[in-house]
Amino acid sequence: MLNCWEAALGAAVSIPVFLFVAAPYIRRYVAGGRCKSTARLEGKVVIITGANTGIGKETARDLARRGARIIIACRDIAKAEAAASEIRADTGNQQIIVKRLDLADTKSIREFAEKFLAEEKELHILINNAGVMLCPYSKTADGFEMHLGVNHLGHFLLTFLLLERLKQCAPARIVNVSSLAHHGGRIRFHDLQGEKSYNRGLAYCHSKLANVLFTRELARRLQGTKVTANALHPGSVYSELVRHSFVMTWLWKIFSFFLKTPCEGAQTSIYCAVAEELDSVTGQYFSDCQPAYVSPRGRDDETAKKLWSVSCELLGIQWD
Ligand SMILES: NC(=O)C1=CN([C@@H]2O[C@H](COP(=O)(O)OP(=O)(O)OC[C@H]3O[C@@H](n4cnc5c(N)ncnc54)[C@H](OP(=O)(O)O)[C@@H]3O)[C@@H](O)[C@H]2O)C=CC1
Ligand SMILES: CC1=C(/C=C/C(C)=C/C=C/C(C)=C/C=O)C(C)(C)CCC1
Repeated sequence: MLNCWEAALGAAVSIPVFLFVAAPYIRRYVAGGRCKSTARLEGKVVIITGANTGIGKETARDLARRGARIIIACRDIAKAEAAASEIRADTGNQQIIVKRLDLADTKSIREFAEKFLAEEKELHILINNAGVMLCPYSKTADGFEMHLGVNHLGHFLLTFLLLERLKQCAPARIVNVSSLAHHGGRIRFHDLQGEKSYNRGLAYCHSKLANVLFTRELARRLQGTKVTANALHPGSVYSELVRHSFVMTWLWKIFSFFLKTPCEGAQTSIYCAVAEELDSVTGQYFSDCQPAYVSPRGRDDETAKKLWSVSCELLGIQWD
């Protein structure tokens, strides 16, 4: 019979040995799917929102390696310039351009689009990547609840302003970075700005459901234009997304081994942006570079249509 000390000693030796042996397998599992496409993007123009850090930056780095002209659309020019310099040095691609875009301010979105359309002739890929999560209750410059305003309405307006150029340059792609968190979301039309009740985790989920519904309705409206729109979940990624939560920041640090790196997290965005087999695939939702399950609420066409018209009303635009 083993006594307590022998059992404890056995565990103290065998657990680290097991972890050491299993570590590469755990990492390979956590890393998830890789984009295997070798597509080149010379002559293609790409906009990536929130590309100064995290998943967006790694998406920009990969597409830069493929030869694309990349517009890094960010709210903080200093951070964006630092990321652009790093990507230029790393890839040798000098066509990495920084432009200011604050998705929490429709004036900034309109200024960005106006400048972009005046300065650039083409646009082939729009990656709506920027996002916020777990923000304490706050509002954008236009009075929208922050998650809804940045994650959904900001990208909705940006896409509206750039769509004509995408159509002119077709085949073109719109890639919306959503999340598995959309499963927990619902579109609370009676309280879209969270003024009656607010939970910051749920507010994120609602905005990510809005991303899925927007993609679905956009794809339906773009049938026959050779502009596709797909949404995706990047995986659970070790990035700055958790910055607004002290607890999540520490959990993310402690369990970082079990989270994707930003480069691993960028794979599905890259896949949706370049994979040849997706040339005519639209309105779909991907995770780990393959089609993934969408929640029933994310497949509700009536809600998608209503969200579309309410978003137009809130933004004061007419998008038929
Ligand atoms: N990390 C994860 O586990 C998951 C991430 N996602 C999604 O992936 C996307 C990228 O997130 P991730 O890289 O992880 O997070 P990061 O926080 O690392 O990056 C988010 C980016 O969005 C930018 N951003 C935030 N607010 C605004 C704004 N008002 N205007 C312009 N840009 C803004 C940030 O800019 P700045 O640096 O200036 O703040 C930053 O560049 C998000 O849409 C997120 O919801 C989905 C599922 C899981
Ligand atoms: C359960 C659990 C974890 C996993 C959290 C996950 C998987 C979060 C996913 C967040 C998403 C999808 C955010 C963006 O949209 C940790 C922190 C690793 C360790 C502690 C226990």
